[in-house]
Amino acid sequence: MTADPADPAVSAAIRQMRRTVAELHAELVSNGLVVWTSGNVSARVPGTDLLVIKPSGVSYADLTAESMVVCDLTAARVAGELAPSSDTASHAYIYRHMPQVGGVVHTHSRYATAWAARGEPIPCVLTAMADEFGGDIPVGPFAPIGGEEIGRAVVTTLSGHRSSAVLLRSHGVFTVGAAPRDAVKAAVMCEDVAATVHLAVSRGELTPLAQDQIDALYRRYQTEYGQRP
Ligand SMILES: O=C(CO)[C@@H](O)[C@H](O)COP(=O)(O)O
Repeated sequence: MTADPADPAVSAAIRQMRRTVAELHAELVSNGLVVWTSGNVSARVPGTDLLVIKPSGVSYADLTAESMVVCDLTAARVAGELAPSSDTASHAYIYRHMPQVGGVVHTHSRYATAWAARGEPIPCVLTAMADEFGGDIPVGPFAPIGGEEIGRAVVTTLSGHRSSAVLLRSHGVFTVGAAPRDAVKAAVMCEDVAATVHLAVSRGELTPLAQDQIDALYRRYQTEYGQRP
């Protein structure tokens, strides 16, 4: 649906998402996933063809709800004073092609990006990986920054995959989630398992979990774990 930001319901939804996205950027910092101004979080404004994303190149300490930028799904800015993230067109591409996705995160978190630098998927050798990612964390191709090529690489790599994270070759991590907080969680978990598997592989060969073990772990975590109504 084409949303009118002047519509009171749309404007309330945008206000809420600006707050959420600003708060989630602080989570990238507190979880040690970003340095300086690298990385970004976006959220789809539910029920609209709009997204909220951080402004480009602004210090995390200076990010506020008001400084967040609202764009449509062609990446055109519709509200906000500052230029949007350089990855906006790629986030928009992901929202256009993955209707189930409500949030997207990009980081250069250290261990996961080391796997991306090697162009190696992270093998599923941990229950935490089976739980969250349902298998290996895949690697996508290198793509130039600034247009929608990164988004296309993310969508292509994740299609037919359970993983909510992709390592972009020689670049970093993109994660997706039903809600923006889910995408942030996936980015945190991705870095955690990337570090652990890095330590493990440095001591010798790894044995991946069997597919039936992965399937059972994934099903339990996705359908039973935690508090359920
Ligand atoms: O690596 C990239 C570009 O893909 C980004 O993470 C930048 O490092 C941050 O860009 P802005 O979101 O500030 O434009």
